[in-house]
Amino acid sequence: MTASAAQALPARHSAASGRKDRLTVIKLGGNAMVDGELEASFADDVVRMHRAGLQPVVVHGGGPQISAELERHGLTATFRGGLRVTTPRAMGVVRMVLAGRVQRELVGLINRHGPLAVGMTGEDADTVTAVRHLPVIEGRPVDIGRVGEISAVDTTLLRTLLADGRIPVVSPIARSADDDGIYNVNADTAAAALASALGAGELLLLTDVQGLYADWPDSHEVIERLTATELEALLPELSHGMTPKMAACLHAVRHGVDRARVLDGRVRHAALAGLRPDERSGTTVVPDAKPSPIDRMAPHMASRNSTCAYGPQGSSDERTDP
Ligand SMILES: Nc1ncnc2c1ncn2[C@@H]1O[C@H](COP(=O)(O)OP(=O)(O)O)[C@@H](O)[C@H]1O
Ligand SMILES: CC(=O)N[C@@H](CCC(=O)OP(=O)(O)O)C(=O)O
Repeated sequence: MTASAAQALPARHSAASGRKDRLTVIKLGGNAMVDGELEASFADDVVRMHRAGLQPVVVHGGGPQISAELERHGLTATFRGGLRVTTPRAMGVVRMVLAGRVQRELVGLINRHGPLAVGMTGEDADTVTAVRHLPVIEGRPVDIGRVGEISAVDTTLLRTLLADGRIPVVSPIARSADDDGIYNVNADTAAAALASALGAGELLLLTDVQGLYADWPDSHEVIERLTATELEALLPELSHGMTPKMAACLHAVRHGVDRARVLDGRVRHAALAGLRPDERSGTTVVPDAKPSPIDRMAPHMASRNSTCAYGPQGSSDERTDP
């Protein structure tokens, strides 16, 4: 990390600015955790944000790592609408990999810089509660096992940790409101839910592509910027991991987050660079423009936001790994 990258943090992210501007939720996807050096540079970025007066909250994924571990257990990884079909047995593997391995690695990397990171899952202090998620695929609700739809977020523990100068590192597992069990939650979905519940200014999603490609997989032309309404129109056409990821961006900007960005986590220090308002890499999602005074005088002419029910969006794609 260069000193100039740290200095490049925008002025509105100074410690003196309002709390919303300081709170940043950063999600590191499992696909972006391809080598130790990249993970270390991510940890370095998070610590630099913290030292610059921001309040970073890290949410991590681990999809490929879970799939590899399932395979070692002789289990096949299957996805519907970008979400893992999670049997009760697979749920044990999911929790072990996310909370026992991936989260521990990130906490260790951040804490090389000092006693900052505290690992937790959504189960802790009932931070994330979910009910069974039944995605609608080809017009019908489908049972994909222990996959949760977030029904409540309690930010008390997160705020306590932030007030104590810590960096929470959250695994996307929720307490179940239906029974005594737990639910697997897509990490992008969890990050967006935490960002909106905390009233974060920014949501950064680090993945293994340069952003949302307009014509994937045929072209790598990145869509630079989308309003909430533009993204909503695109969502039904998306597939695989991009469905929950872009649905998460939409939820965030429709629920108070100023900006949600999908960035290439394979690039070193992508998180820090992603905070710069003039940074043009990746895909940036912004809320719809507020109606102008003229629109307010003629409401029938104003463009309207449709309501956004939260939760990972089901789509008709199906994928089996490897
Ligand atoms: N329109 C698209 N633009 C970019 N990537 C896409 C698109 N549609 C599907 N993908 C796939 O989504 C993947 C990212 O989602 P995912 O695998 O869940 O990543 P992560 O682990 O970072 O959450 C990409 O690697 C790519 O294969
Ligand atoms: C329900 C569901 O699909 N959960 C995800 C949780 C991890 C995740 O989201 O990891 P990435 O961000 O690396 O994809 C899974 O089991 O893979």
